[in-house]
Amino acid sequence: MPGNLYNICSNLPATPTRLERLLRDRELRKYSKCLNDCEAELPSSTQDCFSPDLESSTCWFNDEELLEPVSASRSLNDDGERLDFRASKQRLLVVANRLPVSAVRHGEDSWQLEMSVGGLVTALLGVKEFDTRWIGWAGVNVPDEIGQKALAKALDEKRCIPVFLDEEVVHQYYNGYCNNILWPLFHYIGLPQEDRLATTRSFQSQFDAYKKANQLFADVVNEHYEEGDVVWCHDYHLMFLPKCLKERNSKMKVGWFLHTPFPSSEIHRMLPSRLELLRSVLAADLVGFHTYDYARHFVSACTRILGLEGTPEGVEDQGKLTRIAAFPVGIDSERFIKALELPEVQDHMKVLKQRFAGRKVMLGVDRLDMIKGIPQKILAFEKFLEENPNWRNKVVLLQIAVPTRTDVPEYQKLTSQVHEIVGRINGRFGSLTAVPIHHLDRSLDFHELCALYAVTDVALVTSLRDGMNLVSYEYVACQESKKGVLILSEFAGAAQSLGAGAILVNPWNVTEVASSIGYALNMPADEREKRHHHNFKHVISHTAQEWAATFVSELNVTIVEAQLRTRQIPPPLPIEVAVDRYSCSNNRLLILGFNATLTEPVDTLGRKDSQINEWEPKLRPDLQEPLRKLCDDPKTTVLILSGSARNNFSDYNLWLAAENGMFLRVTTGDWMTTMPENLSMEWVDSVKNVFEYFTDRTPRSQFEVRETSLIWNYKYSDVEFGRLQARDLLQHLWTGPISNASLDVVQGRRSVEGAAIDRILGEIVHNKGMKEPIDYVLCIGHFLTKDEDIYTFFEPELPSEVPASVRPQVPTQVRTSTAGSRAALLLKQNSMSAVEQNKSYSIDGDTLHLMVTDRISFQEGSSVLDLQANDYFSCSVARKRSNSRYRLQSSDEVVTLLRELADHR
Ligand SMILES: O=P(O)(O)OC[C@H]1O[C@H](O[C@H]2O[C@H](CO)[C@@H](O)[C@H](O)[C@H]2O)[C@H](O)[C@@H](O)[C@@H]1O
Ligand SMILES: O=c1ccn([C@@H]2O[C@H](COP(=O)(O)OP(=O)(O)O)[C@@H](O)[C@H]2O)c(=O)[nH]1
Repeated sequence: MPGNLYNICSNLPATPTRLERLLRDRELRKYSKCLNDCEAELPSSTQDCFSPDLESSTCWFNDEELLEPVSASRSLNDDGERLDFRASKQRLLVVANRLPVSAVRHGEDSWQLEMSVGGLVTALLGVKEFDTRWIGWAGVNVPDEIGQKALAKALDEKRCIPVFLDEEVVHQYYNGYCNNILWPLFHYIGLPQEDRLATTRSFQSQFDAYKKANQLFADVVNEHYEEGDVVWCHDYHLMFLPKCLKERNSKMKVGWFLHTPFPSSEIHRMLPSRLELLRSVLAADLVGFHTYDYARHFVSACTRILGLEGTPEGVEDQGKLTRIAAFPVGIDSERFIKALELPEVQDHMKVLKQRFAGRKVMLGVDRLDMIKGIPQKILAFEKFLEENPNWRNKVVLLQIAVPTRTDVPEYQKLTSQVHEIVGRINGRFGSLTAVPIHHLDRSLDFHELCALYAVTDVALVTSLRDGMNLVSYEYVACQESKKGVLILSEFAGAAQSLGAGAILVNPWNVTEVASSIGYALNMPADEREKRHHHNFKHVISHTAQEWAATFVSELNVTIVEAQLRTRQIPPPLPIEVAVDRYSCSNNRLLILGFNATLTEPVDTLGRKDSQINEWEPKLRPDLQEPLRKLCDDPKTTVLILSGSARNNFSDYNLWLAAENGMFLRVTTGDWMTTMPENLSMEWVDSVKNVFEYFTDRTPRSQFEVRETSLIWNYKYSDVEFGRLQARDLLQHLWTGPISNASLDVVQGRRSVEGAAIDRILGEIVHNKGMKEPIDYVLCIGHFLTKDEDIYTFFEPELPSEVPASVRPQVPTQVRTSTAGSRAALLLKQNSMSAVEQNKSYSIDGDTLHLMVTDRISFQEGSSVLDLQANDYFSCSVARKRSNSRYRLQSSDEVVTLLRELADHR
């Protein structure tokens, strides 16, 4: 029999969990590293026969400036199993705005490549385990074809592929949208005023350029993509890229990683393009951040701004799960540690030691960016000198301020501001022979930088916000002999990993930073040793290699899981078969959901959901005729399940069930309740009181009293607050007012129909005076997962290995005889069954529905259902995952189906 229940079940015992897969992957990685390390010690002839491809693998960069990719290979098959992990490396396309080299033109077809500066480049250069190609912008405008060809060729030797962006796009996309809008916003600086932007550089035109640039990146990726490649998109420049890539090829493995903080959803919601950016990032399979806080903010933005469900796994939208997790970046620590032995570095160290002999040296290394808190750092240093005159000639601050994004006016202003402060302090505390601050407006080469890291006594990182801050890692890596002190801003991502060994400061608190400087300079050797040791251990174990391997491994596992989930996608409904069986049967029951099944599709994007909406869904006009024909067919009973269909069917001869199946009517008749009359309603007053209390205290929530139920609706309230209040409310009710009452608590976006199908069926059979058992059931709808019990209600017996959790919840008063593949329902009529209490609930919707649960039951012996397996068709509409046997894509297909049925009486 078709149906995904069976597939799920057969997979259950054998399918490893995500964690099991990841742990296995990690072990394989360790094993592979171990093999590599052993190989390094073997004679080269042995290596050749052991692993021929390692020798021939293309160098990414040489060890002088850049790095070599040498490692064992890794790849996964469709089930996430490791294939021969030594045979071929997994291809990785790294897509980032900036290439690791920036190009400088020397002639029509001659280019010089220089190392780019920034943490993203440092981190990604440490990634060596994959067969990597880097796609990005070379930081230069190349309008002519000759220049482009020559540059592409030069870059190809470094395994880099250029994306050519013209000057105008760079202005609007990079200087404008990326660095003047997203960058300050993500670092809590806020947005620029629109009227300060020229009209040609409005939010909208910059956003358009941003999308255009992202599309250009996507074009290059598509050109170079090979099946099975992992495509890893980086940073806020490319938030649109996952969507562009997936639209073209939904099978592409796409990950996206943000190197900056992701701010609180309160900040993100200021962005005019907030919805589009979130949606396109969610197109990726895996989304990564440096810290758990950033990941949490992102999930919260998706919940609050897009109204999506955030789960511990990630964010779910219409059955599509985007996995969200934290992957703290690291550095290639070995590269720094080894560099300290190089003669060039030793020479630099000697010079520096001589130059600053007799003084303690403090170090700052930052791009000259407002997020780095350089003015705050210098002002704190000034305060320290002010308050500690004895240190004035004994300490010097070396500040390396690498020029960056120099075309953006805010950065130009910052340069002048910093120069002014440095000049003032040097004038104030300097002498004829020495100044307290050495400020350099330029970058250093790798060897100079390593020497500086190694000889200085204190590193001062005062970022106002910083995604991670790799300078702090590099400093720790180079301090094994000196055990210098790291003063680190608590607003840098690195504070989460190096916080225990560093002195953490709030850079806005100049007094605190000044006193931390004093503490660091006076710190006894044993405390320095302990603090350093703690951080050093972290830096050498949490490397860039490990970061990338973990991300890619998790991406591979995410894809495998998505594939397993897609096996839960039911097959399309075989309309011909459904129609054929229909025409052969004598007493048919058609159960139809209303919303998104018989109505036009609703646009659910964004916040419309959180606003009061008077819009009443209407029956599709093209369904009127077929539905009327079906209703008028004496061999067919039509039942529509809906809370919102009241006004739609007054002149159709059908059954309408509303309010959780509590109310039912033939559309031409009055509402009847499926509840017995003599129910106890004593609980209502005390519960009303509780509901009123919570309504007062939950803005935008509403409370409604119905005949046999009370409804508290918080769908227009703040999502998270509403859920918390609902949890509190329920806890209070269970322990007090309803502890002894016979009630169902139902939580959901709409009234739940599934739970009441037995009652409804009984009522219809009785009311219609049905003589023949029902021998055909078609049940279609766009139901929430928790309401899908209705599909399984009619299923013939499931195999015994099916766990209880996926078995249909058959109500106790309904007896099913399940010989073979035939299901029969025997209902007792008009005798009261024992009162049941049903108190399970889950917080996953936005209404709380309290209702009485005494159930009607029917006379023993009247058989109302005689259903063969192949005369039952459960079918979800517009759902990617479902427990139904079949699916229809949209209500358009419902129209086709009902028309066909109507033509076959
Ligand atoms: O490419 P630029 O515009 O010149 O800027 C340089 C990079 O700055 C940012 O670096 C971030 O990434 C680091 C590594 O993950 C992280 O430690 C740091 O906190 C971030 O600021 C930016 O995110 C990169 O895209 C730039 O390339
Ligand atoms: O003269 C310099 C100064 C810094 N850096 C590098 O720039 C990176 C800065 O990364 P970080 O994560 O600290 O901040 P970002 O600049 O990416 O915001 C570090 O790897 C430094 O080694 C460099 O290559 N040359």
